[in-house]
Amino acid sequence: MTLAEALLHSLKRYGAEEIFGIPGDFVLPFFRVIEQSGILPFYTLSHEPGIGFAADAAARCRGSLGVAVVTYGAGAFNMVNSVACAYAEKSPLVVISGAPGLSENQGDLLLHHQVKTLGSQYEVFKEFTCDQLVLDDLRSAPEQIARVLRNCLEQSRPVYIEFPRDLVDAPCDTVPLLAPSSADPQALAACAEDILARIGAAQRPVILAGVEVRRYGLEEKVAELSRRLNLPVATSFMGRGLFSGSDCPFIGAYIGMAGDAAVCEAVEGSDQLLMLGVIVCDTNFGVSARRLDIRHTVNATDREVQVGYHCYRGLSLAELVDELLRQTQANTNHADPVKPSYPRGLEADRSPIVPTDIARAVNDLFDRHGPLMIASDIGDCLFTAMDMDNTQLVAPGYYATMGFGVPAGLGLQAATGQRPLILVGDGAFQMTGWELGNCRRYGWDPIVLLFNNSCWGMLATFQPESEFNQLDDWHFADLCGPLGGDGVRVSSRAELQVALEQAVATRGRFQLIEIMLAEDARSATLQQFVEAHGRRLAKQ
Ligand SMILES: Cc1ncc(Cc2csc(CCOP(=O)(O)OP(=O)(O)O)c2C)c(N)n1
Repeated sequence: MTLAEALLHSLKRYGAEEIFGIPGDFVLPFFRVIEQSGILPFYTLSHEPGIGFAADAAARCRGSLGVAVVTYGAGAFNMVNSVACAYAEKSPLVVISGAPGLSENQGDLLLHHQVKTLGSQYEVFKEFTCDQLVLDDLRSAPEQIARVLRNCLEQSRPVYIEFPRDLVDAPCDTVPLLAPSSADPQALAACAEDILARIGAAQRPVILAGVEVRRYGLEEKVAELSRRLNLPVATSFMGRGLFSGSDCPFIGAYIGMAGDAAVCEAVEGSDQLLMLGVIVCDTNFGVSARRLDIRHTVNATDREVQVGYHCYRGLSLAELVDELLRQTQANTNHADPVKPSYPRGLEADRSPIVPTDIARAVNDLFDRHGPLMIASDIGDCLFTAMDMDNTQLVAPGYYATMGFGVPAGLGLQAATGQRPLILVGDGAFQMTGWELGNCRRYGWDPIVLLFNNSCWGMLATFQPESEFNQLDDWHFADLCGPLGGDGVRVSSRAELQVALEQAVATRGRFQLIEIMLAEDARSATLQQFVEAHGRRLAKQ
């Protein structure tokens, strides 16, 4: 077996199911093996940021490895932002970059794509990957690849593999499948006992579930735990979309004072908050009315469990949840607290469209035709998604980079074969929306809701006096035909409803609905976010 084949087989054994990439001369030999071996299906897009976002979304929705393959220098550096997003949001992304051959880095000539030194790229990627490897030693390559892929999965963070192009066809042994790391069983048992004792003594315990619950495929187990302990479950802003198919006492997404008051009270008023896989960041807690009280908080993330002032290290979230289930009994009479309700019943008249109308129209559509997975960019489209039914959702809610939505939606369809709904603002669409031009080649047919307010609306909300936030009207719908899709511009609620039905009825071509938003229209959540943000600033 060659080194390239060993690497591809190991990616598949560790859970990867496809590759996204853009070739270049330093990675052409590896791409040849990818294409000819057929070990994993692979998809090319038009710009490396989209490659990273698509592979990240595939990883998130499947809870396993996403793979992005790029060329050295211009390709890899072009993808820095999307790898940083995957690191910040704990997505198990494998970045593979072609590189100059070992025989090429002896000369006295600078190589094209070289920046400072030939090792500069490796040094840069160390900053936002949890493990790295240069494939320059055939003897140790199998063990090193196994180590890096296991770290990618267990830490749920990106890893970086640099592949010298003259070693692609070198002979290599099979990469071993390493057993998962395991926690100290006594520490694990003590930690679970500590947590259960605190929950048993509490009056208002609640579970707050975050992204790691999805990354490690723990939704059903956490749902079972909530039933056994009779605990209400909220998700963090970033955890939105969790438990969409679960039977558990789910009460909604917690976004502090910007969200549902009952959920806010349940989380902030809890005398024992059990946080599972939550990133403690400003977008999850930025507009909290009250600060978390560490004495009454359990925080299990990043293979550590903070129980009040106790800290247990080396415990994965999966091991902790399993141990909590081992120490509890099934409970058939768990209460079903009031499930969150989402706006429905769009008045399909000639009124101009505000974001909440879009949420209503989508929820009505889901009632008629079934739910769709959602890939959302940042901006008010993501805040609007908070009012959509709790379906599976991928979005950069913490790292908050624009450009994620469209490529991520393509990654979802490549990874699952299911048609996604993509939410994107006009500003973010200008960045990566053109990746839709790749749908025809692969038969992808997402439904794209483009929130067109002809401005960088989020920025205009916080700094309305700045003219630079105003954008030109690009007439995006008119540009869809040559790209292989159908586009329609809508300005009234009635037109929106018709366009959605038409989009659902049309398969095999992407469907873009350019929604011309009413002047200064904002989602209810963004409005509350702005007001809550103002109240917090006033308190400081
Ligand atoms: C890659 C990157 N560059 C700049 C920025 C900074 C920013 C955050 S929000 C925003 C405006 C988004 O406009 P859009 O029309 O997409 O959506 P909406 O606000 O609802 O009108 C910008 C420029 C970020 N976050 N990422």
